[in-house]
Amino acid sequence: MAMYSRLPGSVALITLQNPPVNALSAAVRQGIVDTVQRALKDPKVTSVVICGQNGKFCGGADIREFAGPMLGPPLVPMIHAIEAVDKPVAAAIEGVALGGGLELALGCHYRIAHSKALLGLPEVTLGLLPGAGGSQRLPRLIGLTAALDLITTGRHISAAEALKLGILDQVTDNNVVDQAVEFVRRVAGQPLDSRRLSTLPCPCPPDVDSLLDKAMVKVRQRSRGALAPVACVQALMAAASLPYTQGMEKERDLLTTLFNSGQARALQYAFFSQRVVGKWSLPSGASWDNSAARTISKAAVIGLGTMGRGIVVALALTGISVVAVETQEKQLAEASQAVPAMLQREAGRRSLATPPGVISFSSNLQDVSEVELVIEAVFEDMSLKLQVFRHLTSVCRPGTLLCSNTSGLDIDQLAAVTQSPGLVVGMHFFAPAHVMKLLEVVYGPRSSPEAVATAMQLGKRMGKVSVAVGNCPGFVGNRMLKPYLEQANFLLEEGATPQQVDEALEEFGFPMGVFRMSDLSGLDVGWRIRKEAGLTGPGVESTRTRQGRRYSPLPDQVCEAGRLGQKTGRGWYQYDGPGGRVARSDPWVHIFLEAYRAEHGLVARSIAPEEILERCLYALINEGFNILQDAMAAGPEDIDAIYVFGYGWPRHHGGPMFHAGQVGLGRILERLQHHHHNHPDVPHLKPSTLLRRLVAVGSPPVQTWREFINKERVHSQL
Ligand SMILES: CCC/C=C/C(=O)SCCNC(=O)CCNC(=O)[C@H](O)C(C)(C)COP(=O)([O-])OP(=O)([O-])OC[C@H]1O[C@@H](n2cnc3c(N)ncnc32)[C@H](O)[C@@H]1OP(=O)([O-])[O-]
Repeated sequence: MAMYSRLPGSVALITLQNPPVNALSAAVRQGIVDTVQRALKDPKVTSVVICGQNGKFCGGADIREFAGPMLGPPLVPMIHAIEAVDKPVAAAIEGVALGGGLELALGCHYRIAHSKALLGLPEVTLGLLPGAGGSQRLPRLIGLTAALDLITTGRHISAAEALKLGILDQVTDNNVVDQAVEFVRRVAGQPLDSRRLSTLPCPCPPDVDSLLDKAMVKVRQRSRGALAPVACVQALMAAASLPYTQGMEKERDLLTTLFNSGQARALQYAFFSQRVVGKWSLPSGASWDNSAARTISKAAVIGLGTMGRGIVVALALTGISVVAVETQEKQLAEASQAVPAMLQREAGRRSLATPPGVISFSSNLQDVSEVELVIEAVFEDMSLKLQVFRHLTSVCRPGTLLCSNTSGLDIDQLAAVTQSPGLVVGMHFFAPAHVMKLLEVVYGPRSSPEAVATAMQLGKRMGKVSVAVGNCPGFVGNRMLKPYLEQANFLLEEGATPQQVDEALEEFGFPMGVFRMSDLSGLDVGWRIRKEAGLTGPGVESTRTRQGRRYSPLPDQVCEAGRLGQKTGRGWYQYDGPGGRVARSDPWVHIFLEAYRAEHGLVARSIAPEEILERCLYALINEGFNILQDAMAAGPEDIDAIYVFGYGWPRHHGGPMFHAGQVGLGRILERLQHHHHNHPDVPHLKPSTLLRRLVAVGSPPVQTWREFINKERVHSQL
């Protein structure tokens, strides 16, 4: 809806009304068309101001409407009609002007914003382009170079930056509607031709072709396989070379292609999943809307290795006072140098003048006695963690929340050694903890709703996407990673090279294939876990079947050869030296693989990229279904958010569970059955019961699985 009012002094005020962000739904578009007509027809009106209700100008097109048929007046002619009005029209921007919201403002003759407003054309992040004229008007206003940056990244910019770029005519700290009204009164009667952006030429640098070529290379590298960034560059090529009308035709054609692509659906799903996971619920019935969170102002972090340091910085950036504890003097000395520098850097990156939180360093665990929440981040060793939790429960005041940054150990076992097991949860950060967006909040059977709510809210304050997950080995993310890594190793045994496996996964869109990723994280991490699980180490027989299932000793043998990844300069690849970043194929690995296959009587075969993808991804997806079946994640959106924000799953594929739906559940089931038939000693390839049940009921859309699972559980089908 849009409300029309006549202000004293012949200004018409049009207020967009569609809470919470005044998205341009069919009703809002109809409202704008009607009210603009009314202002045009009213001879007493000499100028118009468009604003949004409740402190938000407009969050863009209504994304929820994209799934259905197009109803109501389309955006493009609506904005053209505003631009063509012969009375000055100003956008009064408060809160946000994003996507179609900014495109609407670009159709106005003037733009006035509050200093705290955010502006941007984030359509690319939803698999689209600014298809309401934005791809043609913005470059005409601010030049091709700046428009390329804004449109291909979709980043939100401050009012100050928008003013500098020339998007805004005025920025104010006062009431923006009042300022806009004053502004249009002042300019009423002045010629409007030069304010109609569609009539202007597009300012381009002399080397425009090279600029566009470079932009194309950059977007292809940044998000491999993603269609929208490429289409954005193509639309800007049109803006640079064609008259406006033809540019608009190109924009429309590109938008139609994107709209019909699975990628746009995947990215829009990813947008909503990110919001769905914030509305968490536990099998106990506790949920985000019935569980109170505590507000934390003082916290402690125990253990200042890589993870601990990142967590300290993440907490301090939210303004929380942090006691950072490390009992090893050398590590403490290093951390007390490194952490303030990290904090300064990150504060700078986030444009914060000064880091808000206060950090004190200590080697004494007694110093955590006054905090409200502790995050333990010591070495991933259960006996050490138990020791820390025993100590914490005796040192901390009653009611302190005790959290562990374990990446997969049993939270309940930790809770059991404390006086208040209800106040124990996992907070699984991802390295580097102050940068990575994902936080798994792990609830054990005894974790209280208050503890879960507090950890979830704290994650949100730190700018994380927090996902509540159940307590099982590896939780959600690492539990699914296991079958994925396992398949990658089996593929090497069967004839693939690390490069072939990585290239197939990178072609799919992962920023790094599994072997490059393992080299980066360090191969010894998994080696230690396998030793603890009794799968390898002294006294374990060197066979390819262990604990009753197929096992590949390949990664153990690579570690035994002293190749631990980037940190040793050698792993699945070779690097320029310890800490080197550029992975190069290593003849050693090829000779080693050949010798290994010969020793075990394996004949190498040529493996197609399709098989690599199926084996790795479908095994991972299958585990996702098992996790849903076991109620360790509340819904597919939770798993997908974890994979998109923590594991580099290409966002334009939505997430593993969404991708399964797009491929077709029947197809996934059939291929898993096929691979399990060929590898009956690999239990991870055995299709999950939930997957079978979903196929049996006709493969319903991913958005309905949560409800289906709950019903199946009630009827004991799972
Ligand atoms: C046609 C081609 C041309 C045009 C294309 C476009 O414009 S594409 C669009 C380009 N625009 C964008 O990409 C902007 C997308 N939006 C945002 O980035 C953020 O929502 C925000 C910065 C506007 C506000 O952040 P915040 O942290 O204050 O709040 P929050 O994020 O929690 O959202 C609150 C609620 O509003 C909902 N909702 C939000 N926007 C839309 C929408 N456009 N539509 C529908 N719904 C929307 C959101 O789902 C949530 O609903 P819930 O869960 O309560 O039922």
